[in-house]
Amino acid sequence: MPQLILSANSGSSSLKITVFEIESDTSNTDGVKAIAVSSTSNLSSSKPTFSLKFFAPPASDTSDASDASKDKDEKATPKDEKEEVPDINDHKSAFEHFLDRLKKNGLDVGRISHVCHRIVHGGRYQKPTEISEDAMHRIEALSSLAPLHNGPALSLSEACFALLPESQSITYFDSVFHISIPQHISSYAIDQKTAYEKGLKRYGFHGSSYSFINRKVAEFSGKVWSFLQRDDLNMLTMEKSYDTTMGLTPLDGLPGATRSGGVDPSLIFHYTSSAGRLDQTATKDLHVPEAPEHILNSNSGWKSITGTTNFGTITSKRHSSPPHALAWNIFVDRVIGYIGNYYVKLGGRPDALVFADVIGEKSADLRAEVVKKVECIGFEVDERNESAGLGVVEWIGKNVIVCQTDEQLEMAHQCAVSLQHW
Ligand SMILES: Nc1ncnc2c1ncn2[C@@H]1O[C@H](COP(=O)(O)OP(=O)(O)O)[C@@H](O)[C@H]1O
Ligand SMILES: CC(=O)OP(=O)(O)O
Ligand SMILES: [Mg+2]
Repeated sequence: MPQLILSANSGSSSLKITVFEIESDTSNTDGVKAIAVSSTSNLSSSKPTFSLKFFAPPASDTSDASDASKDKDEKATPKDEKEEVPDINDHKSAFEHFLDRLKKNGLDVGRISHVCHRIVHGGRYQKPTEISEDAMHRIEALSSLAPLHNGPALSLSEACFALLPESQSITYFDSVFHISIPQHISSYAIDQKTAYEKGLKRYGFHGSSYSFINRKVAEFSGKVWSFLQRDDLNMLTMEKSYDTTMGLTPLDGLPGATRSGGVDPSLIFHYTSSAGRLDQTATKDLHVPEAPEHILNSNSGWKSITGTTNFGTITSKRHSSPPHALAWNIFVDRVIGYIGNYYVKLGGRPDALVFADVIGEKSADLRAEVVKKVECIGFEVDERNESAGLGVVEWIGKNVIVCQTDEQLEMAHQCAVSLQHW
């Protein structure tokens, strides 16, 4: 029976996991085939929703004792699920729930040979690595640079050691994709000795997503693509990352559900009335730098302006509610600002503007508004293409593409390609 690869994507508000079978059919360029996909969304709210969908019955010889009394037919036909699960309160409990549901549906988790973990911040790591105790400590030390991501992802690795002891855990760092960014773009204009010693530079994230988009758009068109967008923006030249909107941490760049996006760095000292007069004692009392970092990461963004973290709600209420209109307009303004910036850096010759990830894929309204505002530099959406059924990569107008990105698939693909290495 083929081995299974589990790919876990710990996002800031979600946990997405796909189960892949290693593919023997060499015409499949991914090298793996999805057999089940699960998503736990709204993890930052009190009502996480869990879903599980099987693409193929999990051929299995499970001997899970707790399932022994179950009706054979019930095990043989896995049921798709979608439900609110109040017991899930973090990424780790979402993972445990997922494994439990896999077993209940008759999948033999002993077949899982590799688990791919998306780790957002890899610091100085230059390639994927097997999770050892040493690696866990190094990744843990980077947690303050990706407070919504690294810690939750590590809790999954720990759960794997306990619950899937026969499997090998491998980390895929978001930041690795961006090591090609030229030094003058990844550097901040600060003392360079301190910058080097403390690793203070722009890292960039969502690397597996960009890697997938890059691969699929090239497969689709046979061309090298050079202009990308998702819930952060990235610019590619010659298939490599050249610039990106996130920085030392994922806070920089576009605003998000609870994140402010880029602000004047001095804003943190002026956010509270007393913070503008900081001296040593006031700094201690305010727990600087933790307090502002928490405010900007967890209590800002759309949630702070509108009360919702859902961009779909902002979209639908933007014509009737001033706060929603403000959140929408800020977002559109920052997006087109980055597009203009990258357009110039590409010498006015981008191959395409690619919309991807949840907002880029699902929000036709956002695509229409953004593209209308950048029509002056040669982009256009064709309404007829917008209403057509979307494949993984589709043209939706002049120089505009939508790509259904899949970070889990990209990690599993890279794992399958280098299996002999692991
Ligand atoms: N129909 C939709 N239209 C626009 N945005 C959406 C829609 N559905 C979900 N979203 C946005 O996608 C975000 C979730 O993105 P996702 O990649 O699943 O999670 P994470 O925040 O963990 O990266 C939510 O914050 C929500 O604002
Ligand atoms: C880096 C980052 O913000 O990731 P996500 O959008 O998945 O939370
Ligand atoms: Mg995400």
